[in-house]
Amino acid sequence: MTRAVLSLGSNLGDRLAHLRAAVELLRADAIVEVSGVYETPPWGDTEQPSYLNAVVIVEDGAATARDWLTRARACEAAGGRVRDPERRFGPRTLDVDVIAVWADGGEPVVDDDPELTLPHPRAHLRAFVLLPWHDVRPDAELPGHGPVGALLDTPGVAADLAGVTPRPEWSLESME
Ligand SMILES: Nc1ncnc2c1ncn2[C@@H]1O[C@H](COP(=O)(O)OP(=O)(O)OP(=O)(O)O)[C@@H](O)[C@H]1O
Ligand SMILES: Nc1nc2c(c(=O)[nH]1)N=C(CO)CN2
Repeated sequence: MTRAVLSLGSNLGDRLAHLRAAVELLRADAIVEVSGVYETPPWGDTEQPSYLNAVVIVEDGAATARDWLTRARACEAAGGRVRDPERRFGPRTLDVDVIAVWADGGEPVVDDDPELTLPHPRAHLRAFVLLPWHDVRPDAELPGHGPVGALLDTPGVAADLAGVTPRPEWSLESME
């Protein structure tokens, strides 16, 4: 059984619809957990609209780490993502990042391949990833960085938390 933590973000168009569409696509891959939705100030490039962010935890007995990246990209493509090579951390209809993957047996996958770096190299700095993840898994650990709860207390992340607004009225859970 491989397990992955995926981060979802949107700050263009119908942000909630983009996140919901990604969750529906990922449901085919056996979603284990879906976090709440958080409205977050833009990180890294502040001249853009605020984001909606969430985290999903997915499991699939056969999926490799590369398969999770392929599925993340399929969600982005379905969400109409257009990449702007001129603007790093710029606005987007849908961003799906692979935060961490655990292989069959439970050991974390570690890789410095630029196509798929694991764990995600900036996850430990991002309140918009750590807070939704902590929401569903208070005991979560980011491989190489320790407990997510402790990362939320690091100075840069803690400062960013002040700008984050939980949006409990916007659920990503299935209505079935
Ligand atoms: N863990 C990862 N998850 C998603 N993409 C990754 C990962 N590691 C490397 N990449 C690569 O990063 C490249 C840029 O991805 P993307 O455009 O989503 O970046 P970004 O969202 O602007 O920045 P960030 O990765 O910091 O969120 C992609 O080509 C992808 O292959
Ligand atoms: N709040 C927030 N800021 C971001 C996000 C995101 O999902 N949420 N994604 C980015 C892409 O790299 C850049 N900045």
